[in-house]
Amino acid sequence: MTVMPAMEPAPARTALRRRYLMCRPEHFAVTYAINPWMDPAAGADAGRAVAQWEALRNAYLALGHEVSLIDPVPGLPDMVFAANGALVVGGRVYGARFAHAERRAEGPAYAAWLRANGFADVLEAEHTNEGEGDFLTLDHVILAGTGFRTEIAAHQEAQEFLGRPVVTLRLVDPRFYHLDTALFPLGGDNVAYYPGAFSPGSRAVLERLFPDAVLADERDAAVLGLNAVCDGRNVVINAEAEGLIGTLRDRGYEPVPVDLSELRKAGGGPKCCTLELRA
Ligand SMILES: CN(C)C(=N)NCCC[C@H](N)C(=O)O
Repeated sequence: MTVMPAMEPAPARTALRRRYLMCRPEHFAVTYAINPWMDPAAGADAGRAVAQWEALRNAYLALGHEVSLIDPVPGLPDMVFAANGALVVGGRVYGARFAHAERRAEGPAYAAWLRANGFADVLEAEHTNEGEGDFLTLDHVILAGTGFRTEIAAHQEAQEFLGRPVVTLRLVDPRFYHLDTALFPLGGDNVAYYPGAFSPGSRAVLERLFPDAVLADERDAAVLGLNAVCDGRNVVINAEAEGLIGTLRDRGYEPVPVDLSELRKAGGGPKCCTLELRA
């Protein structure tokens, strides 16, 4: 008779209350193409985008998180992607400087909101960076993407301003043009990621830093399943990422599936719509 080894039970996970900033997609549209997901000829439905976004906001509220809102600006259809607007760590704001002219006015709009809402220490970045789209904060380190949007010089600028170690990761697949399309933090000390989005050297760095990471496959990455938001226990994630949702459940997390298919037409998912305000 073969004796099967006992399965380790998944550890209990603890949720921490978060503060998020979001922007209702009232002016959402796909009128230009700055990433491979965007097709202006196919367009997008702003009404449907608003309904899906409302459901995302309600999911955060139901989980007990605080959600602040910034007014959308006409003519800035991508402003719904609040994560790109800044990086806020320890109450300090590293301001975004967008790579594409179409989005450039969003940086000052987010910086103005943050200043008006108690975040006095705002650095206007010298180097191109797209906020939390390319900077993901864990307890002891900030992971920073480069290759498509954010410059390595911005990684150094953010490290100096925030006083946290910043680890550069190189993205190599244009579908995953921001770090938060390919990786998300699972609480403060672990991550989930899609290895195929990274250069060989960056994959080796991730393996060394996170030997216990959750790995996603291309199917889950291709529905922006890695563009997820975890509060330590709950993971707000695109519903189509079925394989990853199952793995997260096996690892003791509580997936909260959402439908953001309309916003994906611009290349965004739950995380893109969510800027975390860390006091
Ligand atoms: C990771 N985050 C925040 C995002 N991926 N944001 C979506 C940005 C979409 C926009 N059309 C753009 O291409 O900039």
